[in-house]
Amino acid sequence: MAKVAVILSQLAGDLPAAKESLLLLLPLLLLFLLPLCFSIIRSGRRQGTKKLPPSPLALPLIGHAHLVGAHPHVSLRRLADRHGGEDGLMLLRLGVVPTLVASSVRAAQAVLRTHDLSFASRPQSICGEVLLYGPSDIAIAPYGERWRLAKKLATTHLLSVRKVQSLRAAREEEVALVINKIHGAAETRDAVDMSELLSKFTNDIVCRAVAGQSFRLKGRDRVFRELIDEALVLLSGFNLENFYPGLARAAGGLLTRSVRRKAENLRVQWDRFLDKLIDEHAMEKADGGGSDPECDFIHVLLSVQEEYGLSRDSIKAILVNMFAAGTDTAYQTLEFAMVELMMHQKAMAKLQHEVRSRVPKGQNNINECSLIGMTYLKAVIKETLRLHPPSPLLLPRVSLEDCDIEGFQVPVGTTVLVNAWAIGRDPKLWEAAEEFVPERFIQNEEINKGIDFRGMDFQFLAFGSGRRMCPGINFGLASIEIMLANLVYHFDWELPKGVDKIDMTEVFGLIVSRKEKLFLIPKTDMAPCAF
Ligand code: HEM
Repeated sequence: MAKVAVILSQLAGDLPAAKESLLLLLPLLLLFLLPLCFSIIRSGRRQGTKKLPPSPLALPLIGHAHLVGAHPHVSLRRLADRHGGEDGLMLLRLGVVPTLVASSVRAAQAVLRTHDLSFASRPQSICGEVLLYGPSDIAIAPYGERWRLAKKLATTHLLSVRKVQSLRAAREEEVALVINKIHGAAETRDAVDMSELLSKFTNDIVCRAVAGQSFRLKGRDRVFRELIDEALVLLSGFNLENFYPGLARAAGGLLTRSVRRKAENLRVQWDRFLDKLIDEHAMEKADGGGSDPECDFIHVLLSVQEEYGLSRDSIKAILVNMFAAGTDTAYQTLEFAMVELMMHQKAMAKLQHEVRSRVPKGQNNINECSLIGMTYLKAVIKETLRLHPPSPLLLPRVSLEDCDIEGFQVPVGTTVLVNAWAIGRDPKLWEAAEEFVPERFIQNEEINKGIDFRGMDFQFLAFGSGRRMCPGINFGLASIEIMLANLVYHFDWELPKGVDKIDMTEVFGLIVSRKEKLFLIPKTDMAPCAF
């Protein structure tokens, strides 16, 4: 019993309130879980001789949840190496939830291509239901017509190549602001908080595209940052409610009351924020402003609201998605790229040489035209995404029907995780798999088109693949490329005095981040930007 209490407290993660209520509720929890366990054993027997994917030994009640730890992508790779089959499939039970883990190219292809439709939905949770209005968003909405429509709207009116190109001036302006701020720090030889600068930059780009304004201008950026952070923590998935979804219904939701309350409180704050934004846009439209409905994404959504039968809640859900999915993915990629370049000074020098040699004399910044042909820049970004995919397990999927994968039975309702991080570092697929070697993506001085992250190569899945693949690739890459090119063009970089190593400890979540902020000292003899 004491051991179970310790394990359950680990499941509650770092949240002290969750730990407290868990330990208090332990006896009640056991009362509800025992019948559940018997029903799982009974259903196991009913499945009789059907072959399930291999599993490690499970504990009663807990299943394999205690094996997941603080860095699930890392521990799942270790487990798959030891207990998974040759085809890279492993079945775990996280609490009471059957969870299929795909850790090889073959397994990923089976899930994301061959059986894409069977796995096209997402597991549901209280936090998702509350924070994403149903959910009626794109990223965690169940598969169906509403999801298809929302994704089509975002893809067509915000994330298409044409739309992304039209945001070029906004990106160049935001880059200039960041670069000029760093020039200020370079004069005084101060260390720059790169984490803050880069996360604000990617956030400002998304806000300008979605809401037509940077939240910095109205002083809303801090509140907004906090809202995103809190939402990502609640939605991150590896928590008690996701391991025991039946608890959400048991005893009138008594055991999950605390997490529901947290999500509801946060949603009130999101509501306040989003309602204000939407009202401002509606007023602008009524006053005859915003006459071009394509001028930002909120105007687009308002202009098609009736035609597509979009409720205000659906609009809010889509907006939360864009803000949350678009900000930290690009920011973390930029930060990890700078970290890897700092740790690999030869790669930094090579990138600086490429970037600096391609800019015509007299031009004191890199604009988007200058990026064409910057092969090494693109290779650095690809290599960063291979080693540090921001969502290392993609977003979880759930099976909509019983299916047969590589000769194994996968029952309906099974959660599916694809360990893109493990596949990207598999020594059977990549030479010097753990090393940062951008050159691996270059062939005959051109970017190697053979291995790409656009969903066709299952050894490189930073953006996922199939129906639920990321629609924001072009949007994200455009911000990353222009920012990284300018950072290394304008400055030479040093670690702050007394720091000789960069701490790579990660914090797991929907988007993995580095635990420590990145501080760097910029040096330059160039003039500030003038876009
Ligand atoms: C470096 C940048 C980015 C990376 C690495 C990334 C990665 C991912 C991944 C791994 C998924 C899950 C795919 C799957 O389950 O197969 C995803 C989904 C998604 N991403 Fe991104 N993303 C990035 C940028 C963006 C941006 C800029 C946006 C929008 C502004 C965005 C919006 C979405 C949405 C809406 C989904 C859900 C798609 C669905 O469920 O149908 N992402 N992204």
